[in-house]
Amino acid sequence: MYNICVQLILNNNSKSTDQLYTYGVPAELEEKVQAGKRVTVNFGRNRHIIDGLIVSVSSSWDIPDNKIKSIIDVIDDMPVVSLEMIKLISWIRERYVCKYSDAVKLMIPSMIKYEHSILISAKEELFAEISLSEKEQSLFEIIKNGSIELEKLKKIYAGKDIYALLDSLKDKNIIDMTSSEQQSGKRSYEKLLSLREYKTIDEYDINKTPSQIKIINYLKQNKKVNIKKIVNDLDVSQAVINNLLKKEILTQDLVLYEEEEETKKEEALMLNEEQTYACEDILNSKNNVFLLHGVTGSGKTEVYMNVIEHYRKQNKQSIVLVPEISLTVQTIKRFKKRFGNKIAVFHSKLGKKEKFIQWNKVYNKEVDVIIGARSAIFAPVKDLGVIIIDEEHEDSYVSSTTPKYDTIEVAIRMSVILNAKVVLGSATPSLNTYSMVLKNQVELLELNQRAKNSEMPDVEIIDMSKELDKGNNTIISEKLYESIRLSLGKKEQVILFLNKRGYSGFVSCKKCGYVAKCDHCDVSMTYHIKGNVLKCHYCGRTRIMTYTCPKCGSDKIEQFSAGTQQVENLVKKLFPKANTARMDVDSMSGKSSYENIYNDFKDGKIDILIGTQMLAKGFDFPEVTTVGVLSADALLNLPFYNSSEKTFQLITQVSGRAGRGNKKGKVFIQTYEPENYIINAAKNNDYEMFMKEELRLRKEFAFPPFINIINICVISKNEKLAVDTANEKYNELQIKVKDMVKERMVLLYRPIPHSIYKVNDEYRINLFLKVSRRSLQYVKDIMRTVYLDKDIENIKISININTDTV
Ligand SMILES: Nc1ncnc2c1ncn2[C@@H]1O[C@H](COP(=O)(O)OP(=O)(O)OP(=O)(O)O)[C@@H](O)[C@H]1O
Ligand SMILES: [Zn+2]
Repeated sequence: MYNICVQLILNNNSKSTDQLYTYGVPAELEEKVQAGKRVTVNFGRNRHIIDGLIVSVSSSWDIPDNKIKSIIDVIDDMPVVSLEMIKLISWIRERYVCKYSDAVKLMIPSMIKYEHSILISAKEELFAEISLSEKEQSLFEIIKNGSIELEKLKKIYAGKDIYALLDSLKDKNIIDMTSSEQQSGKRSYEKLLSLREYKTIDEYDINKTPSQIKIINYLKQNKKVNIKKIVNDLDVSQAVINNLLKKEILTQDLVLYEEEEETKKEEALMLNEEQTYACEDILNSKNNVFLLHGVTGSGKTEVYMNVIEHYRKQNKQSIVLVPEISLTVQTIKRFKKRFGNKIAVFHSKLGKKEKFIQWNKVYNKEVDVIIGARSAIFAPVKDLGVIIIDEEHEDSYVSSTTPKYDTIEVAIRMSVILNAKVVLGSATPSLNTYSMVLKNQVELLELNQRAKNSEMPDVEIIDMSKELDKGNNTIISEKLYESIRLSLGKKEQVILFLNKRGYSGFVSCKKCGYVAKCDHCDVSMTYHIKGNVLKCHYCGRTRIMTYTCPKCGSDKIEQFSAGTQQVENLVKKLFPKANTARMDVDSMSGKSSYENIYNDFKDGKIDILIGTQMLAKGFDFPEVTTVGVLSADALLNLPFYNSSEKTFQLITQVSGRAGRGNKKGKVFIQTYEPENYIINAAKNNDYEMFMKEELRLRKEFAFPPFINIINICVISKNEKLAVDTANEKYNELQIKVKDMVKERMVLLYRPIPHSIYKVNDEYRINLFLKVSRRSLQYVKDIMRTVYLDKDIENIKISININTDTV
């Protein structure tokens, strides 16, 4: 009956359809089918129309022809997923124990996801001779005068099953079903706003709210601006703009999306000896995967750019991944200066359409360089030269949503499938990566000198318990204070780092111990001076701050510990003449406020910058001479098995911001544990000592990279259901891995409530396994049968391989 068949991954979220399906190809579509294109098919008892991705086309199959259904149509003119990426889809499904459809979602941007917009239309006039049932006739009446979208038809037939009906009409050759969406999304428009008339503010007939005035003044200066940019830059709501449009004060034009203007190109720097060696080795070595371990300020970025340049000349594309937080103008500018506009940028703030534009630029090979956060690794490159992962030790390279892939593992896999190079860069490589170096799976390249010949900074550990003896109970030690004073006197700059957000930690009652917690998440809320509210950092809900304890009624409610706002207030008191600014997630409402502070600091308008993790990455300011790590202990004591590693990395990175110009930098690490080996290794910039000691401990306590930790989380709004399901599954699992536990290949722990039990009204039960490397695949197969066998109503399952939290 069929000449060819296709194997499909269906775009369906159900666990029970997580397999490859075979469909027949009608003769008229034979030319069009190709692996990597999407098709529409009928599926299931209700014959729903859904789309699927072709993973292979074959001319022989072992299912009887009469059991094979036919595809309806081919959606794409060109494959949207390459053959190599189809291979990667299967690998991801195996490696991270997820569904095919989860992996496919990574590769196809939502804009081109097929939205079921199928058009149904009547064929010629030959219907007169065919007898129709009553039902068929009434449906035919609807469509005979023009086509209708399936979605609309479904609404008309509200709830009733129309698929069987459509099918029989199709069999009788009376209707056509085509997909209407093929072309959409290819052209893209942006909305530009401008003022209809220029008048003084008083002359406008409006209430003159601050937002309205802001918008008008802004447009007077900037003439025509993209609506999104206004919302972003001015922090105003779309509603205000709509209102001004309605009042005919603003007008809007729709124009085809245009490229930004050309940035002035800059020539490459002359590489120093270490950089030259690294570049040449990456290009000429027979190895494919490299760790570029370079001290802070050693010029890793120059190495990346040179390697990219090389592949560009061979007409190959390159992918550069950076942590989301450093995906800011300065990184992009640096690459633009070198590569002009042949760059596509992916970051999480892009809307669907913008993402689609970038995706197309890559797909059509209009760009040579793709810069983005982790998901940019799935950009549709044609000829891949190199994948660069900068700051490879960052947590953000592990996906926090299913599939919970590790970008480094994916990159290494891609280097095999696509025969491309991978360069992992860091001043503080993760132990995982370093253990691959020790096993000769990754080639090590080192940059031991700072690029501009500036020296590494002096680092001093300050014992904070001695400060109290001296009568100083602030969070700034005497020595740090003195160094800040000296730096300011020489018109140099200061960075103070604190690993916390908000004005203070939690809020509690000193009398009865009541702690203000979020009603929806099982975590304490944090006080924010702005708006005088308590805020939950998990779900974002806020509540007005209370001053009487809701439990005992006393007024001993207080905020504890220091946050960046408190430090800012203290610093302003200590150095009233200095310009002080703060940079953390809370003070940064939009991308633009981050850029403003960044630029002000760069231009020397800010003397002291206080902030959190945001400061640690990629800041390259030559005038910074004093850096203070205010509380190193706050990091060390986090409940993660790798918190030592994180502490070492952060201290080293923050310290690395000092003395990057021609002036010597000074760094002060404040701690109550001055003897701690992590803090001392960071002080001495001794990666090797840290690495050896930490690996020894990991081995002793059986933690990654020596063993795999698997975390399975059972999630439900129904607490009892979550607990019961977790226990049931645990019992099932226990039986299946019994022998492996006996042989000490697997350690299975009982299900326990997640350390944050409730988030957004969902209860979470965790289960951990430690699995030897050799048994990993076997255990994963078991997990799939136990946890991903079929959907359980109102239950979500999240699987994490080698997670950080224990
Ligand atoms: N060969 C070179 N000659 C002169 N200056 C250089 C050279 N290579 C890099 N630089 C400069 O040195 C500074 C540090 O370089 P870069 O930011 O690339 O270092 P990095 O290793 O990425 O640093 P970090 O990891 O600390 O962010 C930059 O200002 C850069 O322009
Ligand atoms: Zn909450």
